[in-house]
Amino acid sequence: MEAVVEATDLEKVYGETTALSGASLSVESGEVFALIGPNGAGKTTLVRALTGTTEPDGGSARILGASPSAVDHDRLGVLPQEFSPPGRLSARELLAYYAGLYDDARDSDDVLADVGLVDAGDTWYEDLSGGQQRRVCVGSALVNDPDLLFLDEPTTGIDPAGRRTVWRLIEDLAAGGTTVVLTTHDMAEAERLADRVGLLADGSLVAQGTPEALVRDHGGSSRLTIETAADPDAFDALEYPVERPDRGRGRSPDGTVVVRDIDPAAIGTVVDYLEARDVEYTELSWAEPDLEDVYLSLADATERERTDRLAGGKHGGSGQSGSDESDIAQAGETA
Ligand SMILES: Nc1ncnc2c1ncn2[C@@H]1O[C@H](COP(=O)(O)OP(=O)(O)OP(=O)(O)O)[C@@H](O)[C@H]1O
Repeated sequence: MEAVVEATDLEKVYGETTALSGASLSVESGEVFALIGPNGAGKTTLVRALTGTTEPDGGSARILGASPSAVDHDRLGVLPQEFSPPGRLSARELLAYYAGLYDDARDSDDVLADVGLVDAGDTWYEDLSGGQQRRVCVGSALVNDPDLLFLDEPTTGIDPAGRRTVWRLIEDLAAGGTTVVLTTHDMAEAERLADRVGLLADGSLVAQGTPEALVRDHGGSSRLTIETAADPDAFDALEYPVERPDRGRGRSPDGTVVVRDIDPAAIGTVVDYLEARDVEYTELSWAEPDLEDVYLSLADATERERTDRLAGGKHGGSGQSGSDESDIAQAGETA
């Protein structure tokens, strides 16, 4: 299949901050590709480098067969993370304004319907709620019916029903052949929409793949979460791996204990164990690993590696990153 987005070893440095440190990805025609990663990982910078709004310091990028700065803008839609249209235009007027920038544009009322804002078409932008404003912004990226659409955090601030409207819209666009690259902090959004997900950490893509492959390779095992105020020692004799807030990887909120590698059929043995020891709990819930586990595992690994590296640099020695580095190397191989 034809690559519509191709980035090779992109680098971008702002003063002392390295925003991109060799980011590479390839997105094929008709794919939905979700970029996930911690705050400051470089997602927006990567979108900006791919859409010609920032010039990379190294590497190369091509979209729709052209350099990002020379691409045919009639074929490209971009929703930036920060976007502040004029406040004293109605939603409909704003969409008409952006539509006027293109030779061939869609009808503003159709776009309003797409983003679920038919009833708010006459409301000034500044009088719309934050989520409604974001939906107008999403609409503004659609007015030219683009072949390639970049959406930087499209659903941030949008309520659950509105988010589903935007999700369905993205699914419809993808079904119609539009290639979509989006960034998100919402793992359910990435899992639902994306054909492939790329995890960006510290300026490079440390893992790419379908959500299923990422979960299989990096999601770890199933988990039984126990809400309890009990002493963590109470779980010492349990025959399954246990993560505790004070001893484990620090992932669980206070008051929860996570039992790993447990089949749902074996939950009864844990209940028996707790009852035999008079361990009180308020809730038990079992879940398969998901994209959030992938995110936490790989982002944690990268964060620890960075902390070790900084500590190593500070003390003039090498960081003890051992297994974290191998985690990241494995993740890269998923690409
Ligand atoms: N114009 C700029 N000037 C200086 N530093 C910048 C600039 N743009 C980004 N950075 C820095 O580059 C790094 C990556 O930022 P970027 O916005 O790409 O991250 P992000 O992954 O999109 O984060 P978030 O999830 O918080 O939106 C950050 O450390 C940020 O402070």
